[in-house]
Amino acid sequence: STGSVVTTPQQYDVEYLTPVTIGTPGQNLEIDIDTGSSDFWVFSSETPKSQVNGQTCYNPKKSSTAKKLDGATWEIEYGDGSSSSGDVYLDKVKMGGLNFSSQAIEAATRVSDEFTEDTNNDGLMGLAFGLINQVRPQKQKTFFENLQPSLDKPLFTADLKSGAPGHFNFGYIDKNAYTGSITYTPVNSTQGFWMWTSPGYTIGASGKFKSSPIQGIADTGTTLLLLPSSVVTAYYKKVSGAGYDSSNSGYVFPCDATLPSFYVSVGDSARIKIPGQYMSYAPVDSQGQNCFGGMQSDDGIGFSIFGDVFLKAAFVVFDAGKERLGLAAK
Ligand SMILES: CN(C)c1ccc(C(=O)NN)cc1
Repeated sequence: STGSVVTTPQQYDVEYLTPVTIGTPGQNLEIDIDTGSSDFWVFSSETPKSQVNGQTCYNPKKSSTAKKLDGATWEIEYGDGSSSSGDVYLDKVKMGGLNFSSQAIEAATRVSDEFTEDTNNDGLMGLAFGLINQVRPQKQKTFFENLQPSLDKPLFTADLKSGAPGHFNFGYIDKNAYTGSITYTPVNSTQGFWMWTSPGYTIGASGKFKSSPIQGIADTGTTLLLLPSSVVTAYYKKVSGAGYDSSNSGYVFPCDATLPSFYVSVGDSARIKIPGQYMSYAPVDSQGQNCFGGMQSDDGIGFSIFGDVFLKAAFVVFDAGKERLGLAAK
């Protein structure tokens, strides 16, 4: 089997939302597909009303195919400090023409304010490795892991776009979705992430390559590109008026500044170009005078995060069969 589903950016490409149908009759939710985590959790009829602010809630009591996974609970905390927790049902899930009849659906009984305030986001579908699924006493498989044996190829691809809908495809590689060739690089999944190491980077079209290994995760659920502070400092040195703004906890610069492109090396001889425009995330003031950088420090995380600012510049193959990541220009 193969599948393909559209994914639509929210304002400033802060996140990408994807339609998913759960239960019988189908309940349609807009889900944040997240390659940086491994839990499929949703706002639900069990989420306190005070924590629901416009989201669509999955109601297992209205699904004839829902079965409670007795005794199972979950709780998760994300890198930005947001969190959620709840209990678990097994139910049918349809996405992009693909179906799985007994997917673990983690129903939220609590969500943190960051999720309550994210009004269009009805839940997250983790597509990292099941090793880090947070359901206890027995961890559950991701939607992709459940489908993998039935897919034509044991892989999925992400084609996120800047300010336009893109696609997640499952089981096949769309040759029309990228230019040139795909460069593959090994993934180390021992921490449960799509973790890989870039050999280095280049700042600007006429910059010199810097040989400096960067170990990080391919994470569709993180908005920005989070890199070692040495790289971040070097980049913003090339942006006039840029500086670290403690009130916004990151590098900020005048929105009319010229931003250099940033090249992330892949394998022995390839690189992904992030256009300068992608390196400006959003205004920090209502006048739109100063803008928050799309590249920020990975301090405190323990690894870098190749988030949407990077991923939307590439066609990305998440190849579980060969534990590798494929990257191509587009
Ligand atoms: C609050 N929201 C919508 C989040 C969504 C995703 C994440 C995340 O770290 N994914 N890898 C954190 C927070």
